Amino acid sequence: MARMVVALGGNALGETPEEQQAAVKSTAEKIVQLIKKGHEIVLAHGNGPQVGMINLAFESSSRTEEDVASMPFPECGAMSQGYIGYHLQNAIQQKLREENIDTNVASLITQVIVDEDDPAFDSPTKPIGAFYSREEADRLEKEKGYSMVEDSGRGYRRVVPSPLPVDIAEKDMIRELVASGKIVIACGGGGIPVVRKENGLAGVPAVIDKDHASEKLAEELEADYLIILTEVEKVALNFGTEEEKWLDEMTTEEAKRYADEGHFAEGSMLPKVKAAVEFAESGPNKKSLITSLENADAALKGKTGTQIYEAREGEI
Ligand SMILES: Nc1ncnc2c1ncn2[C@@H]1O[C@H](COP(=O)(O)OP(=O)(O)O)[C@@H](O)[C@H]1O
Ligand SMILES: NC(=O)OP(=O)(O)O
Repeated sequence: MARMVVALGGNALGETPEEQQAAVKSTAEKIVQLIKKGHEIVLAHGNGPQVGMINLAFESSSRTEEDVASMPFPECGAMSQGYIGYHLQNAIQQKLREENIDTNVASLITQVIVDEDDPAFDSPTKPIGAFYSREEADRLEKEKGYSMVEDSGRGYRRVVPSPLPVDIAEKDMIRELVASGKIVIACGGGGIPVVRKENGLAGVPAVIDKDHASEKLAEELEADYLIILTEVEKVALNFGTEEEKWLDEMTTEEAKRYADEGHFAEGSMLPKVKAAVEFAESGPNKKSLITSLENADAALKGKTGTQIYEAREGEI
């Protein structure tokens, strides 16, 4: 039995409420397979498409062009945790019931503390919301003042600041729930970004990367594995080119070298690899795994996925 923090990517959730409700059913099946094997599972999830959609929905509801209704990003993040947690916890609870597994699922509204001087506030990198064409992106930059970037060959997206997680405000509560055998969904969308002030926590306009937040969570919970589930079965070198090479494994040193060589796209694969490296280096026998939801079980048996660890056996 192992303790695993599983970070669910966009394809585990879909993009619209209908897609999400359908997607979380197969997500729940895969997660409950792991629980059935006796693993302790803590789930985190992304919110890139959803937080962008929520923010845009408020803007679109403006009564006049002068009176633009805006919803601050911490509140959008909190709404995305509620909306995604609602679907995920129901789907997992239902599957647990079908499998006669006697435990409960809780989604915890989680605040993640960031450093208000994090340089990330001055250079947005986190893609959110829908994908746009080049022409639409140019128009949005001009009309709304958004920062837009090309996202891994899939189109243009709005980017917002994404400071690194420093601490998890509700970590003790998460630990207690895990210790009592509950399935916990926490740090959704990377957590609601907050800074410490004299009179408590205050939200800041950002979207934290869920892979980095999951890494922090995995360290706090002394997990054995950080499992990052995304659209691709493995991490590639020269991704999307004729020289593309899919990797079964990498040591943290190799991963850092590949990252320096520019193999992993900013805002998509780079944060996953960085989080995987950080976790693998956080203590003895810590392993990270990047793969797709469909392949999670096979990857845990070493049959696929990209494993990231500090050193190959006998190397230390
Ligand atoms: N080197 C790489 N290897 C594999 N995928 C990569 C690489 N660089 C960029 N990608 C892209 O990153 C995507 C995963 O990032 P993203 O979609 O942002 O993740 P999430 O599943 O968390 O929403 C992959 O589906 C792929 O399109
Ligand atoms: N917050 C976050 O990292 O979301 P995605 O994984 O959807 O990009």
